[in-house]
Amino acid sequence: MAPVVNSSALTTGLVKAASLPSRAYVTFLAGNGDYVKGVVGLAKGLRKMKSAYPLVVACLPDVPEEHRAILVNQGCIVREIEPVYPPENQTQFAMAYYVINYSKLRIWEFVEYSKMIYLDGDIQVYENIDHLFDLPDGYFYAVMDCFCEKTWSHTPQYKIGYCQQCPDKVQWPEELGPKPPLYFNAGMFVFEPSLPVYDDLLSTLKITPPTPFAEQDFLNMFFRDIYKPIPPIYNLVLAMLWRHPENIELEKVKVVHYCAAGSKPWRYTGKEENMDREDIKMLVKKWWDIYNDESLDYKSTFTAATPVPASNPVAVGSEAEAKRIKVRPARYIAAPSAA
Ligand SMILES: O=c1ccn([C@@H]2O[C@H](COP(=O)(O)OP(=O)(O)O)[C@@H](O)[C@H]2O)c(=O)[nH]1
Ligand SMILES: OC[C@H]1O[C@H](O[C@@H]2[C@@H](O)[C@H](O)[C@@H](O)[C@H](O)[C@@H]2O)[C@H](O)[C@@H](O)[C@H]1O
Ligand SMILES: [Mn+2]
Repeated sequence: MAPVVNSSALTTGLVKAASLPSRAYVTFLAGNGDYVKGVVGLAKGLRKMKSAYPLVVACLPDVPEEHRAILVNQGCIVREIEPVYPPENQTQFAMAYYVINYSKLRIWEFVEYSKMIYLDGDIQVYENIDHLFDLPDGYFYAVMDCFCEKTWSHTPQYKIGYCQQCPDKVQWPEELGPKPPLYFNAGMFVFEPSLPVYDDLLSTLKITPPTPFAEQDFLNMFFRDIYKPIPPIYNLVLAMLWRHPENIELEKVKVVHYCAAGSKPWRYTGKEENMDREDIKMLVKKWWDIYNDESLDYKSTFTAATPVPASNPVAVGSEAEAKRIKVRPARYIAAPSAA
């Protein structure tokens, strides 16, 4: 049966949708491995928290069709991006795979959205954070990182025991020059897509020698003058629980970043250092409870038998969506036709 479509409502809906400040969450997916579980968990977590905005997934070409279909079936908007590589280098990245993380920079090209919140695939939201979209434009918002894990052992901060999370504990010695500027964790940030900024990012990258924390270091350098710290409740870098417990009230945390070694819930064994902590076990279980909750699976309301509501005129991830937002050519996986 052909869908019953109320054309004037559809037009109104399109006009309304076109005039609203378009906002979305965005994450990044690379490879054919198990990070797709992280993105599925994130999509379900945003749905559980009744977020008003979709989740865009910027996928590298090596993400298999099966994984893309899983994400579309979870209501995500799948956008294929081309990889971004840093200039030729001999850099030892803190983690060898960090070299692919420069591809995150492609999300500045998503200019059909006026404001986006980037979330790593190993992040989960446990409260609604839509209000962050209302932060004043013109700044780059993110949570300050911690320098105390051994992933930082290459830095002078680590060597002298200095961390921005407790700047008075070990004073920054004058002989090392100016104190490092505030440094954010690039697993979560609020930003405004912009083609001029995107072009500037890519041209600046071409002349910037890579460093151990890859695109995170690069973004910190690039946005240094407009970076505004937001509270750690918006991106709990797990190491804070044992490095700076005095800065964390776990019951108030809204976003958890499973970035500590051994903490990825879908790979969790509990064997790595700190992974046998009760708070870690509780947070990993919280992640699985959402991932396994079938009531949080996306239920496409746009089946053939259902009229397309004016409030959301096009199905997520559909060809019509691609036409509506007239973006640079992108690979859209058509939303599955109603069975
Ligand atoms: O094989 C990989 C590695 C990384 N990522 C993406 O890149 C992000 C950054 O990597 P990761 O979170 O592992 O870095 P960490 O925050 O743990 O240092 C991940 O969250 C994923 O969104 C991915 O999709 N596949
Ligand atoms: O590619 C560089 C990566 O850098 C960051 O990783 C974390 C992680 O390595 C932790 O283990 C460290 O303790 C932490 O400080 C460090 O920031 C971001 O979370 C990730 O999205 C990505 O930008
Ligand atoms: Mn991460």
